[in-house]
Amino acid sequence: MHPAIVIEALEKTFQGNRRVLDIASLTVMPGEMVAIIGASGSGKSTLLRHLSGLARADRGGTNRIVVNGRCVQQRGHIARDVRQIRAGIGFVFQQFNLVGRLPVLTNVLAGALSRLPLWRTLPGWFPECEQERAHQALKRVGIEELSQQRASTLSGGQQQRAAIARALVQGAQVILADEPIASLDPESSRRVMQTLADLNRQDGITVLVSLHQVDVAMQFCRRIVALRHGRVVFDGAPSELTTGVLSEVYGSELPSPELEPAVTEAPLPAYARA
Ligand SMILES: Nc1ncnc2c1ncn2[C@@H]1O[C@H](COP(=O)(O)OP(=O)(O)OP(=O)(O)O)[C@@H](O)[C@H]1O
Repeated sequence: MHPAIVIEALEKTFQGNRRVLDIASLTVMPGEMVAIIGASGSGKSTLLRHLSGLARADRGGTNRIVVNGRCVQQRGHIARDVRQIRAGIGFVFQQFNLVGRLPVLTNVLAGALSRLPLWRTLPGWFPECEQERAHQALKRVGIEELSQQRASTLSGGQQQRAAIARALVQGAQVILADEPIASLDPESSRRVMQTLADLNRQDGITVLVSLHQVDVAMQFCRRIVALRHGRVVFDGAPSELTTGVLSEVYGSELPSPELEPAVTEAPLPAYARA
């Protein structure tokens, strides 16, 4: 079994010689659900963009990223067949999730594009089996009744679940979710995280999710990777996340009050000890 994600000597420097990623090595095995945590600006989104080949690492050096056994980029060059590689990667990114003016169903069907010839992808021309698959995916994430609604009319949480349904239709083996619950209320957040967790446990889909909320990361992910200034400063189980570790991760940027349950040396909640 090859790893789902391999990162080797990844460095990213933006203008002004500011290095925002410096990861010696990171491997994620198939079926893992991993949270990426870290203060604002620690490099979480930049890392996910590199994994999907949307951003290019520094030239020279190793800078190698392999997803689903295929090289996305190395030495600062994105793979020529990156579009094919992306077919195996589902994205739940806040910024460019859905086409707002199109119905939810069409957005979800877009997950099938990579395996269909162009003429079959014109509006309404999706084969029946793909339509059925899209309906099943919407049912799975609990928003089937919204299939004909314009995506722009959905709530934030519903949009995230539609993006997850699209990843399902796509047949993604890896889902990258960039702060999928950033602007959601607690109940919508829980549903989105539970949906990701269900796909992870039931379908074996590897999930890498960046989160601001440490307590949510501890509740849903068995492995947590923490970044500080683009470096991995913690990689372990929720039960190992102590006050000391968290103060190293967040430095002077004190976690918000809702993180308090995790910021303690006292016995951790049951879910964190699992
Ligand atoms: N295109 C860019 N040009 C220059 N600097 C950038 C660019 N994109 C990101 N950065 C910088 O890289 C650093 C990491 O940003 P990134 O968005 O990855 O952090 P983050 O951990 O996802 O933060 P947040 O939690 O606030 O979303 C930041 O200092 C940011 O200003």
